[in-house]
Amino acid sequence: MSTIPANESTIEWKNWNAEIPATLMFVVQDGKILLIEKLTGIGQGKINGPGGKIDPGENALQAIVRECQEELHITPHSPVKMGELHFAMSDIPDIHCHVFMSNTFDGEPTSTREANPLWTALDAIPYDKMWEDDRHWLPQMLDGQLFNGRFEFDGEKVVWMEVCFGDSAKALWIENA
Ligand SMILES: COc1nc(N)nc2c1ncn2[C@H]1C[C@H](O)[C@@H](COP(=O)(O)OP(=O)(O)OP(=O)(O)O)O1
Repeated sequence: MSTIPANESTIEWKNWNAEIPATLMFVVQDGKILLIEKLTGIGQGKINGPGGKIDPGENALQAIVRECQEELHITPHSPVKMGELHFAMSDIPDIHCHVFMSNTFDGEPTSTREANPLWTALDAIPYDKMWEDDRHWLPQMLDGQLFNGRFEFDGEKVVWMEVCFGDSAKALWIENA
């Protein structure tokens, strides 16, 4: 488990519930990861994986497939859930995010109103242009580790975090979609 900083979180995590259920997808193929430049929504202007909010009546898997189709015109094959992220935010509603990986997909990654695709070498992921939490779980996820992360943000800065990896992380997931 990794935590920063040494101080306690101001969040009462036991009773914490996010307002926004969301998803992220990381497609990895031939030593590259398919990222996006996000053009709309939460995190506009940042580099991230494709993804977005879960619509009413959808589960996380259905949502991530739909978001990849909408944002990049691709359909990932057999997405595998790798982690859950819990974001307590200071200035926007709190977010609970399901993170998936896939190695194959149908379609050609295409720029849309919502995103520009960015095939990126695995050793050149631009963490400085991504949400600050990503550097604390994405490298381990790319090594095949399941994870569960809780992050408290002040604006765009992480002020507290706790990230677990492996089977003990999966036991903390709220949903096993
Ligand atoms: C706070 O830290 C975050 N880190 C990371 N890595 N990703 C995040 C963070 N906060 C939000 N996200 C991701 C989760 C989702 O994929 C998107 C947010 O969803 P978005 O606002 O893009 O939702 P859409 O349904 O696509 O957009 P509309 O509601 O505008 O249709 O960001």
